[in-house]
Amino acid sequence: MDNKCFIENKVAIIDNGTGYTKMGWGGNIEPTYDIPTVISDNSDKNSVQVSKNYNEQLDFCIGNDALNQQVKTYPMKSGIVTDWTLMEKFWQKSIFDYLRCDPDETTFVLTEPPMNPPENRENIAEIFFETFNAKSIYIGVQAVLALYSNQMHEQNAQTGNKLTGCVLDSGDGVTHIIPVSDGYVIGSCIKHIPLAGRDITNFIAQMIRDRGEKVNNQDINRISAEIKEKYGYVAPKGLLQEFERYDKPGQDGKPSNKFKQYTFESQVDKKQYTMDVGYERFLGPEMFFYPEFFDSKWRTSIDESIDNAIQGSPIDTRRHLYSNIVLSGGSTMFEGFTDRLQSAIQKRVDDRLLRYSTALSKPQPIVVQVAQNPHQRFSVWQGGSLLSIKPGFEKVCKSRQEYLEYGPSIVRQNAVLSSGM
Ligand SMILES: Nc1ncnc2c1ncn2[C@@H]1O[C@H](COP(=O)(O)OP(=O)(O)OP(=O)(O)O)[C@@H](O)[C@H]1O
Repeated sequence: MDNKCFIENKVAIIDNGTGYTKMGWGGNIEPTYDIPTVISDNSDKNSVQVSKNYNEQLDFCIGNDALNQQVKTYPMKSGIVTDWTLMEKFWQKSIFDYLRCDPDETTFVLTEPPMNPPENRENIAEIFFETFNAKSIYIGVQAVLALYSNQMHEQNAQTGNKLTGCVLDSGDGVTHIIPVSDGYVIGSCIKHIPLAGRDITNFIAQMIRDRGEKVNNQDINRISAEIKEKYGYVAPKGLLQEFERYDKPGQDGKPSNKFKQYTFESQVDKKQYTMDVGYERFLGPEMFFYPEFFDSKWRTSIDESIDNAIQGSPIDTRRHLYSNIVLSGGSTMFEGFTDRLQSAIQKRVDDRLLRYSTALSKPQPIVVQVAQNPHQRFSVWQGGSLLSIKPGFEKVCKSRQEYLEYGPSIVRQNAVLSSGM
């Protein structure tokens, strides 16, 4: 492959998540690649070979190729990089094998979780400027990028909330609630919830095992994730009513149509198997609202955590935060999730206002609005993509020259996105 294959002078957006890495080019609406953030590395652990010779056989692979290997490592945990050597190799493959770009000519938008230690940001700068010789980089806070993408989304553009909103970001390995006011993360009010997509997948896998389905160990995680994504939903009215809907036969006397039949091919013997899918359809996602299913020590539901985060924020931001609750990440995509969340938070807010009401004064109602974005699985990535095509974007990036002049500390301070940008 020669250098003609390189796309020059473009902005590459790389959103590394605990479970999946989304990457592609600025200006696009969705990432070109969405691959597992996993690496199988049989090479010398300490050597990162940066080479423009794309035919060179490197002794490691990433993404779906790595998933099929026996030895594999996830270099991120709960949204944070835990193994920088492997992460560097993961980026190497991402840049040269997937994006196929020349880093000297490319600006990279990378993402970070809220309250990422500044040392981690410096590590990113060091790797991108020293190992890859990148032209320039911008490291965006995931929640702010999600809010930015939502703001730009036509349907929500009229809200007037600009870069103020409360982001619920739930992916594969971590769930965060992040209030943001005018582009600034209100750090003291961030809530971390120890429950995300991978836990729901594991819960479904356990239910499948407990009822004695014959599923091979090699298949169980894949099919549990597929069942979750395909059939999972949040019960509109809560658990008891939902159990009844399964247990009552239909009007024609046939068993409830809530049960589904799921067919999959085993990776072990390549044969097709079929099994019933039932209560796990809603019991998995319900863990957000009844977290004690998952961990008896964790009893704060997601609506209560969001309410607490907003109540802890400065008083003059609260109405705006309630009116712009933004969902981001794959685990917010369950059918019925938005409506259930909105009504649960609205009820908490209304009950509180009622308690403060007296015969003489009634507080003004507070409107809770949970915004929906058809691209919410990719909203962080999309925020980076939209930002990269805005006039003035270069001004918030850090260039290689600046890095060489001042060192890694240039990325300690993150340029705050103003709502006008
Ligand atoms: N339609 C869907 N319904 C429910 N869950 C889904 C759906 N599509 C994807 N998921 C789940 O979303 C998770 C991946 O989401 P995402 O890519 O946002 O996570 P991530 O960025 O890798 O993780 P994190 O944000 O925790 O670092 C997986 O657990 C996946 O099974």
